[in-house]
Order: sequence, then structure tokens, then C-alpha cells
Amino acid sequence: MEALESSCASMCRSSCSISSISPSSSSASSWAAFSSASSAQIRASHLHTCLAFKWAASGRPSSGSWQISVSSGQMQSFQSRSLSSSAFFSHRRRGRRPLAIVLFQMSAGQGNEQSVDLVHVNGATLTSLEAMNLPKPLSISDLSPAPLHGSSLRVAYQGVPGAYSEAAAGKAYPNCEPVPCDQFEAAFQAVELWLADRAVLPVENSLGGSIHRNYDLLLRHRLHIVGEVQLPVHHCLLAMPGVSKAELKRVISHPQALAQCEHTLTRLGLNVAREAVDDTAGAAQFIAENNIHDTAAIASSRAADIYGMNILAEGIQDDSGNVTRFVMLAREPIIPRVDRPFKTSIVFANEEATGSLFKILAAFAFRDINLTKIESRPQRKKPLRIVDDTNNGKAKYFEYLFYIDFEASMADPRAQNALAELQEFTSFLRVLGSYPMDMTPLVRSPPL
Ligand SMILES: O=C(O)C(=O)C[C@]1(C(=O)O)C=C[C@@H](O)C=C1
Repeated sequence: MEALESSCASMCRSSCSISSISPSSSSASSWAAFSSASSAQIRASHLHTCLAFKWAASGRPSSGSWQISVSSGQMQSFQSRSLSSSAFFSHRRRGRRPLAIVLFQMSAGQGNEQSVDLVHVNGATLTSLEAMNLPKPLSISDLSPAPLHGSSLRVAYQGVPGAYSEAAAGKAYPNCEPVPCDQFEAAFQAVELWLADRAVLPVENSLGGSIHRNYDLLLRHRLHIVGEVQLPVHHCLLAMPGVSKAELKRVISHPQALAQCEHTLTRLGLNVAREAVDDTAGAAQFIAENNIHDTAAIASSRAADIYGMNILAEGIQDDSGNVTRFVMLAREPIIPRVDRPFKTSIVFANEEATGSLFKILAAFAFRDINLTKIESRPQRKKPLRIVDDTNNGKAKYFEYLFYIDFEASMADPRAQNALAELQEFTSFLRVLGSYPMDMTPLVRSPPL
């Protein structure tokens, strides 16, 4: 029997129970399409979500009649589409297995709070979840500026469950509802569009350096930095159960993770091809879903648990004190305070004058304000400055934006005065956020 994986967007919060579903045509008007999976919660009024099953075996499912058994409950009528039609499968999943979609009709008059427990499709067990990108009706709670009383904060991160960014979201906001996003840009937009309350994004790593993409996105979007978390990153080498290091021909992971483990991989004799993918846990998921035996992933031990992989080596980062710094982003800034250590992040373009950068840095030094980070990025809108100040012709200079983090709150007059002085030497200045510093002690992992 081909194994199926149920996928779902967990948009719905109440529950209902169904006993079995047989295929038929989908002509009814009140489709209660809901995104769900094992023990999902749905609200009867949600009409635009749906169930999706991902094939765990290669190839397409065979045709024939389908029986979906779920726990018994109050759903009065339901229908599924035929699963045999190829048009029925999502074609947007290039290189990935097709999705089968089942729509359920819910009858009016059902209570709001019901639960669906999917168990089998034609006897195959449903396992993991994946978000479906289907429209969901807006509700009042989507539009409320703060999470409703009793509901958890939705925190967008880039990657899939098991990614370090998910762990950082949990460290920043314990008990939050992590919202996985396929790209950094999507995490920014999820907050801007009120689909999430916060985003948690990596900005720098102690071994790999800055994550430039996020610096560029900080400028392009209007979100505010409201906090930071530093996460010790302990990488593991994951492979399918039964696979040994000697069988590996490739190691895949997020480019930062590959960079952080470069020397250790060589020391382990793994002089095999490295391939970059979107996130560490996504690498593990890809290997597990496709049952690939000649490839390992660099990811967390939690990713090994989630995707059923074996840990071949633990703590494979090149330095036991490997730490990634994440920032928390929100639509509104927080009010800066002076009763605890604060950091402020700014971005500016300096004036075209000799020594302007020196004068900018001196504005902090004279006030005893410690700088913790300076990063320069090309000014994409104005990448070159061409000046005619030589006897031999025109000179070309690259134009940069500078990102600075300094240890002071914007409520501190020293910081206010420093920025006032900065304005004399800058053509552009923006405060990205003033936020409490992460002062939690970091735990080093034992050397490999
Ligand atoms: O791929 C992940 O798991 C991530 O959360 C991303 C990320 C990064 O962008 O730096 C986060 C922490 C580690 O440094 C490696 C990768």
C-alpha cells in the first residue's frame, strides 16, 4: 500500500469527526473545504480550506475508488473528488510529489466546535503536515492588532519544522504558534499582511558571518526590530536509517550550515559534493521524502526526529560556540527603555565628503557608546558615484549603505545626541529598532 502523508494549513480551530468518505462528484454548493490532518481542528463556518495528501511513494496514485476512514463524528454528508484524475494533482510542485485534494461538504446546523481525526486513505496511514496555499476567509481575529486573549502569538520564520529559525522563534516567544515560510521575503510579508504577528529572522552567525539577504530586506520593508535572540547552533549529520558515512556522495544543507561545518566534514573524510538548499530541516525532509540513500543533510537533532532520520555525527560545527543571532520583527516599534540593556540598529548612507564615515563613528566613540556591529551593503538604487575631481578623468566609487548596531537605548540622551550629530554627515538615516539585548548565557557544545 502506498503511504500517504496528509498535509494541512492549520487555519481552522474547531473540530468535527467523520467516519468514512467515499469518492463522488463535487457539485454541492456548501463545500466545507478545510485544511486538516490527523486531529486537526476546524470551524464549520470555514468554507475555503481543504485536505491535501502528499504521496510518500514515487509515481502517481493508482485510480479506483477511494475510502477515507476517519474517526466517527457529526459530519452529516461529505464527498471527495475522484483521486484518479491527474488534473486533480497540483502541478506547481516541481520535483516534488503530487498533492491529492479532498473536499468535504459540511451541512448547516453543525456546532462550531468539532474535530476531524483522519486515519487512513485506502488503508494508508497519514503522517506529517504541510501548509496548502489556499485562500481562507478573513475573520476579525486576522485583523486584530494584538493576538486575541487566549490565542498564541503567530511567529513567521523561514524554513520547515525542525529549522533553527523555528527554535529561535520558540526561544523568543515561548508558546508561540510558529508559522513556516518558504522564503525570508514571505516571512516579512506574513507580518505586513497580518498573517503573522512577528517574524524571527537570522542576521548573523559567529562562524559564517552576516546573512546579507535579511539586511537588504530590512531596508526594503517597513517592519521594526523589537528584539534579538542568540541561539547556539549544534549541527548533526543526518542520513536515512541504515546508511553509513562511506555510502555518502553528497551533503546538502542551508549555505550557512555548510559553511559552519566545512572543516569538520573534511576531517570526517566527507570530501563529497556540497549542495545548498533553502533550510537545514528542508534538506532532511527532502532526503526522507525521497528516500535518498547517498545523501546526508546537515540539520538539527529535532529535524532527525521529525523526518525519521539517523544521526551519523553530532556537533559537527567547526566551533563548539557556534551561535546565530536572530532579530524579531513587528509592525510597530516597542517603546525604548533605560532600565535594562538595550541595543539600537540603524542604517544610513554617508555624505560624499572626506572623512564623513570617520566623523559618524566618532559620534558614538565620544559618547562612550559601544558599537557591536557594522556592515556595509551596496546601494542598489545608486550603486556607483562618478566624480570629475581628478586631472585624468572621471573617478568611480562604489556607493554603500552602512548598518550599525550600538549598545544604547533610543530613550538614552547619548543615543539621541549621537543620531542628531549623525544627520549632519548622512544623506539617509533610519532607525531599524531599539530593543532589549539578549543577555542569556550561551551553552557551548562539547567538541567532536
Ligand atoms: O536553515 C535553518 O535551519 C535556518 O534556520 C537558517 C539558518 C541561517 O540562515 O543561518 C539559521 C541558523 C543556522 O545558522 C543555519 C541556518
